[in-house]
Amino acid sequence: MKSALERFNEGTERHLTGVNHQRYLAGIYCVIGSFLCLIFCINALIDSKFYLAAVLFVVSIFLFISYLIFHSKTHFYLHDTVRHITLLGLFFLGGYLIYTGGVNNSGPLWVFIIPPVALAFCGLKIGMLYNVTFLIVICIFLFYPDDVLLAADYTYEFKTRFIYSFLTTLALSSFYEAARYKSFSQLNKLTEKYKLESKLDDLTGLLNRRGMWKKLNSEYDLVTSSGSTMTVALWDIDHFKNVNDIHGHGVGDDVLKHVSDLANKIIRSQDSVSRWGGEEFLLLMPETNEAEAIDQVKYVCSLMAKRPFILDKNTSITVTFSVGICEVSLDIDTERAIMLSDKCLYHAKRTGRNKVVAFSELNED
Ligand SMILES: Nc1nc2c(ncn2[C@@H]2O[C@H](COP(=O)(O)OP(=O)(O)OP(=O)(O)O)[C@@H](O)[C@H]2O)c(=O)[nH]1
Repeated sequence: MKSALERFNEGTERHLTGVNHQRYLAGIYCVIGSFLCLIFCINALIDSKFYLAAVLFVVSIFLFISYLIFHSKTHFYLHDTVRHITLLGLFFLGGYLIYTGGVNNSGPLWVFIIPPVALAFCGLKIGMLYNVTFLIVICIFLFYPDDVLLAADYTYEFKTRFIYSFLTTLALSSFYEAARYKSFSQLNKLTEKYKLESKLDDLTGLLNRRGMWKKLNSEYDLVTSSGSTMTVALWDIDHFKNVNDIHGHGVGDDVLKHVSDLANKIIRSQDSVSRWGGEEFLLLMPETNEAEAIDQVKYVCSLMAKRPFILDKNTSITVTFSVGICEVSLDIDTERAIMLSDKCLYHAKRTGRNKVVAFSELNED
């Protein structure tokens, strides 16, 4: 049996994910990086370091294009690729600065921004993988015998301290990213939990009106876009006041819970049931026309009748239902269909209760 939550989750909500968050951060880093690279490009030009200026200019433009793509809703399919290419560009720039030394050998200082950026772009695991690979590559560059892989001149002390500092930055950034990710996930879970709970009925755990309206609207979109059918049924327990009057309100609540659990078990997997009001329920049957809905509702009613609520050894409470049914169509939207189901339900009550009345039958009367 699917819970009301699971039924609700099916196709109604897109959640904020860690990946979205990474894209958001990547966008911010890209615009900052682009601006900084442009400033250093101008500096390099003033110092007549044309190669460096050209590299910085290309990286600046590239970062800006990446930023635009991260913010574009139409190019979202490129986000992942751009995230990785941007990071590789940053590694290339870092490697280039170590190789050449940048301005007066200050280039390696910029490499310290790489660990937090890689972790923010790709998360802990992939970010670490990138960082460790980068670390191995720069170690090879820095410590290859006779400095044949370097254009700049660094002392041995500088190289070792540079690697220690890089490792420290990497460790601290990783701890920070792990803590940030944990808090972010917890916050996300809580937000989802509260969002879903606001759509559920406290007593029965079924969808409440708000939750059902979301479902109804998304199903109605299918009716209008693909011409599929759907039918709604409004159920009301007969003489429920008697249950409360005879056994007390607490038992009344238990009966409502019993009926809700049963309904949730019995209905088909594509259907959704909600508590629409006090002792009133709304059943949504997608891809079902009125005739099929009548059969389905009668089947559910017959099963319900066989499963009374057992109060104690000597007392069981059997409830019956009056049901109004109406098919939703391009002519009858959801709101009107519910109103017409209510009319049918009223007719069922007036004409003896414990019966199913469909809108087409009502018209024939
Ligand atoms: N225990 C309990 N009773 C509820 C709840 N919500 C509504 N009710 C009761 O449901 C009863 C509805 O009574 P009526 O509207 O007169 O309807 P009925 O007795 O079911 O009679 P018909 O609908 O005409 O067959 C009232 O006694 C309400 O107090 C609830 O959450 N718990």
